[in-house]
Amino acid sequence: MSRLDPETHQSLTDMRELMANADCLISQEEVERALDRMAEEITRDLGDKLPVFYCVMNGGLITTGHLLTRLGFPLEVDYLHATRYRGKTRGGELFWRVSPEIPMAGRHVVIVDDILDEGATLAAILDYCREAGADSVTTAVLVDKQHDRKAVPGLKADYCSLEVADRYVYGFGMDIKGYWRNAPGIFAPKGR
Ligand SMILES: O=P(O)(O)OC[C@H]1O[C@H](OP(=O)(O)OP(=O)(O)O)[C@H](O)[C@@H]1O
Ligand code: HPA
Repeated sequence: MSRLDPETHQSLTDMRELMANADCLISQEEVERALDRMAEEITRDLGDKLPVFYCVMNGGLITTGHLLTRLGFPLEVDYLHATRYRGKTRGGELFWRVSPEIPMAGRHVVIVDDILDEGATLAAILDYCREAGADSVTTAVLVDKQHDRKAVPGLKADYCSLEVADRYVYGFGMDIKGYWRNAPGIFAPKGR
């Protein structure tokens, strides 16, 4: 048996229990269908525009990967890392860890992320893209959390067909205390 310090071991037990008792809000099959729809819409709108897709790390990683393999047209891929939760369940100030490398000027830009919660992250990224001179900016987000605390009232992603209730969710790229981004669906801790 490997030697784990008690803190790590406790955390392993907690994380396993959390998953064993989670509520599944959206199944993997539903996520897959939503990604199929998103891919069809994006293909219709951007299939002949040589767009650049920017994955918002870390949460956008899984959605970006699953989405891109559904797109049968030429495109470029880059990433940026802007974070405001940093392992916590409440968002704070936005911290830009990594800026994108492929220039946005004159390009059709697609921002891909996992969740639109309060929207401060997406709003700041949209400002960045416009200032960078993108020809068009569209947003593809896996899931929109339902509440009235959006940073910009009425803020919506251009492509998004899943909604979740106002609970802290995880899976399919979204973390809980840094873990379970790998969960194959969208979950919430039981009763919370
Ligand atoms: O709509 P908002 O309230 O701004 O929250 C949404 C953002 O929060 C999460 O990122 P996080 O800051 O947790 O960074 P991470 O992706 O590296 O975990 C998520 O991936 C979104 O980018
Ligand atoms: O509910 C959430 N879960 C995971 N990451 C998040 N980032 C914003 N909201 C959430």
